[in-house]
Amino acid sequence: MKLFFITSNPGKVREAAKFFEPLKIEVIQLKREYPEIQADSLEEVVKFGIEWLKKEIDSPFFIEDSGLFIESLNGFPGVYSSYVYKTIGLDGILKLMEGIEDRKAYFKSVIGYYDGDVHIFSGVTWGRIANEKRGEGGFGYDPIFIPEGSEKTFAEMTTEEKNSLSHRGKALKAFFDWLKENI
Ligand SMILES: O=c1[nH]c(=O)c2ncn([C@@H]3O[C@H](COP(=O)(O)OP(=O)(O)OP(=O)(O)O)[C@@H](O)[C@H]3O)c2[nH]1
Ligand SMILES: [Mg+2]
Repeated sequence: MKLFFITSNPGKVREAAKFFEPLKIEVIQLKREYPEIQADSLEEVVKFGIEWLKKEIDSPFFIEDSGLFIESLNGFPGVYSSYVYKTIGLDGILKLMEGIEDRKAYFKSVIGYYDGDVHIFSGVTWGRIANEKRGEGGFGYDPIFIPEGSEKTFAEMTTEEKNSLSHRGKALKAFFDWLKENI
């Protein structure tokens, strides 16, 4: 089976491909721009994206929207994670967190699959914001996020290790469990 993943982010594709590889599902990246609305939730962003894309794409496809929610910053950058990453970046986040003791944060991933109907799957991983950047792997905020129960940042893990703990790994698992029952 082949799954089309509409995203501009090669890191997301790498993680999805690694997840589906042993399950004999091939992930094919399609780069199509779609509007990411300023909504309160990742679910709304995904649903709007699907409504926009479904007119353009003939076969079933999925998209994913994710974000980092920092508790002491009232959930910032959240749905704006992509914009904040491109503007103030990791150093900006570390600066905002200077002197803040409560470093709790979670990552959330929402996958939307369209096969004529819209199916939504999500995953959440709690952890904390590191005091400094560590690791070369992963992408995005990975060098500053330490998942609960680990001492390593996501960027210090292999793709398999990150998938076994991450928000995206959990959302992909929920997606796969649904596919098993419905395909
Ligand atoms: O450390 C991280 N570990 C992750 O596992 C992760 N997943 C997402 N992000 C970051 O959060 C924003 C999401 O925005 P996003 O969902 O719109 O993605 P994107 O714009 O990169 O790609 P896409 O929208 O074309 O799929 C982007 O800045 C990503 O870098 C992550 N950071
Ligand atoms: Mg995006």
